[in-house]
Amino acid sequence: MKALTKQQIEEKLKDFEGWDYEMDALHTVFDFENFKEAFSAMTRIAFEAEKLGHHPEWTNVYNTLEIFLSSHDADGVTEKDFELAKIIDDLIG
Ligand SMILES: C[C@H](O)[C@H](O)[C@H]1CNC2=NC(N)=NC(=O)C2=N1
Repeated sequence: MKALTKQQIEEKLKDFEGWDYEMDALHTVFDFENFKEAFSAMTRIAFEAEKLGHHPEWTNVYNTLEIFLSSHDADGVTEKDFELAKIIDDLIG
């Protein structure tokens, strides 16, 4: 899959609340009640990511989850990253 241009990414991001374009990736941060809620969300995302064959780069610290989505094979952001971002929003947004 081909990497999208910065312009294409910023246009598509208008449909995504709470996401931005950072470090050549789609980026967001979620705050949860506590660690258990954060880890539960990560587990649910993990199963969907595995189904999609596309995986997040993420960091969990206690109740926060920071996510970066990019496509290593395309060396940038592709439609697949937007697909995963939508799945994540539908799960926990
Ligand atoms: C072979 C396998 O489909 C690839 O390695 C997939 C796995 N998950 C992936 N996840 C992400 N975020 N980017 C990729 O390029 C990628 N490639």
